[in-house]
Amino acid sequence: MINSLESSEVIIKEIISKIEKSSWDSITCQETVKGLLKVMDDLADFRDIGDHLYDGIYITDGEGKTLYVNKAYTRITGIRPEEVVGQYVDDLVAKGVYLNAVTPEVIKSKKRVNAMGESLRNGTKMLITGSPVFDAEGNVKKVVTIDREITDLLKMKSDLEASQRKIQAVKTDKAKSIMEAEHLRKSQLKKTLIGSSIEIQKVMMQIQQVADLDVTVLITGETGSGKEVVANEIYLNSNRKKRPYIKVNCAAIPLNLLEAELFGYAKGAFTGATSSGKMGLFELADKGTILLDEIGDMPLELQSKLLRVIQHKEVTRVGGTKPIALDVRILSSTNCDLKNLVKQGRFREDLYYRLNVFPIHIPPLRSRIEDIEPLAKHFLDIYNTKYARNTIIDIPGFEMLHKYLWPGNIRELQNIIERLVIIAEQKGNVSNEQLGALLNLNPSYLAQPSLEKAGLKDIVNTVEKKAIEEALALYGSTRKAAKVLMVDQSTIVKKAKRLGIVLKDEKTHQA
Ligand SMILES: Nc1ncnc2c1ncn2[C@@H]1O[C@H](COP(=O)(O)OP(=O)(O)OP(=O)(O)O)[C@@H](O)[C@H]1O
Repeated sequence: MINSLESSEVIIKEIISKIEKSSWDSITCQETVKGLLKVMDDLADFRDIGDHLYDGIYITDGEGKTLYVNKAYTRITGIRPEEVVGQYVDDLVAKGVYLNAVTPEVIKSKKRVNAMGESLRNGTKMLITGSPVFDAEGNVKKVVTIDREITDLLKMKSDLEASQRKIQAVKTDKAKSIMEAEHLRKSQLKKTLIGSSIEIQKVMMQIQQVADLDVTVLITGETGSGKEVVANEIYLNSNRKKRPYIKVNCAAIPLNLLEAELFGYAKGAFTGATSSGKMGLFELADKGTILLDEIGDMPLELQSKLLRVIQHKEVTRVGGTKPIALDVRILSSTNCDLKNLVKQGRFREDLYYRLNVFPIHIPPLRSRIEDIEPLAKHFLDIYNTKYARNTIIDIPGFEMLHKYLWPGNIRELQNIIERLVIIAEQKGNVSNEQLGALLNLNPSYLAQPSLEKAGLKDIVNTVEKKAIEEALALYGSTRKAAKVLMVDQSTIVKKAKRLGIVLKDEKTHQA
């Protein structure tokens, strides 16, 4: 028995042939045969429809005996009709054709049952839905099970998951690139603020810490040490960077004008005042940042007014009565010892604390000599480009720069490098004589060994070493250096060896 539908057809054909051979009158006979042929037709149609369905159909009777499977079922499971039709599902499970089956469960529960399955033959994954068909008494007379292949669906799902993972990866990449951009932004900071010493790295870290916070910052350091550069970096890295940035040098504006410059004046405030009045620098800096450079030079009366601006976040113009609300971030800088000024009664203590919420101190260049070489190279790049030169400083040259005390700090280094580039030959090294001559303009600023830190032997060694290095740097050879220092050339060579002076190019020195 291939399929119970086909067997029904066989039975009907047999009945027809029996009817035709029977003694029934021809009209009854014809009618019955016509009816049976119609049933056969319907059965054929049913089989056709079943075979054209994309999902697998598995029909059993109420006992679980397999009546019909369509072509799609064979396609999906690899099980042919002749293997299962006429057999009970329980037996097929026992034989190992199926691992488990929904039909017995449907018969038992009289309810629709859903399950996921996998063909043991070809591994196809299926969504299986078995539904009961009831007779008039409510007994299960058939179970129709639909097997829907979901391998494609699962593949689609895994493809979807893969693309979701890709999208996630892109999102993560985007987050990563944002982080990288941030990192780049921070490293840009290092590019403007040249230096590799621990001291300057600490300053860079402090800038990063405070830039985005709206607190007041007091930047201290000797003249030319980079206070304005640090203030600029704070502004550029803050969330006010697209807002105004006003710099005021409190020492450069005549005292009688400073108040009106800073706070503005109302119309008719004084003779000569414009009729409409004038905005002060604080008002111009509204929503942005103001840098009060040389804050130590601000007169006491103005200090009180500045304190009010900070405390009440408003300014009253000179000669005015109406306060104007302000939102300004205040950075200030000084090379004075403000604390000392406070002690002397020249700077208001309350203002000092208001300005000094976050202090940044820039150490002088002489105490961070690791920064001299990168800074000098940075300025060489700038001025070589500006003057179309190719000036290089060699190792003895840098050694000279290291020994200098740099009272004018980085500004002085910058000026010296610019002058070097200007006076150097069109190409090549700057001569050490030229460099020495420039630095010797301030001989008292050449570093001396400190008596407290060194013993006599060390002091003698340091002085000897310095003298030999300088003579070598200035005169270029051990012979000339020996002559200048009034000793034998062999003494210079021996001492150089003992003192760790590298005679970089013996040939050059002995020429
Ligand atoms: N770390 C640095 N990297 C690169 N250039 C720097 C650095 N520090 C300072 N400079 C340069 O040195 C010069 C002096 O710096 P700046 O004007 O910021 O010093 P300052 O402390 O504000 O001086 P002053 O107290 O005289 O106002 C400027 O040309 C500045 O660009």
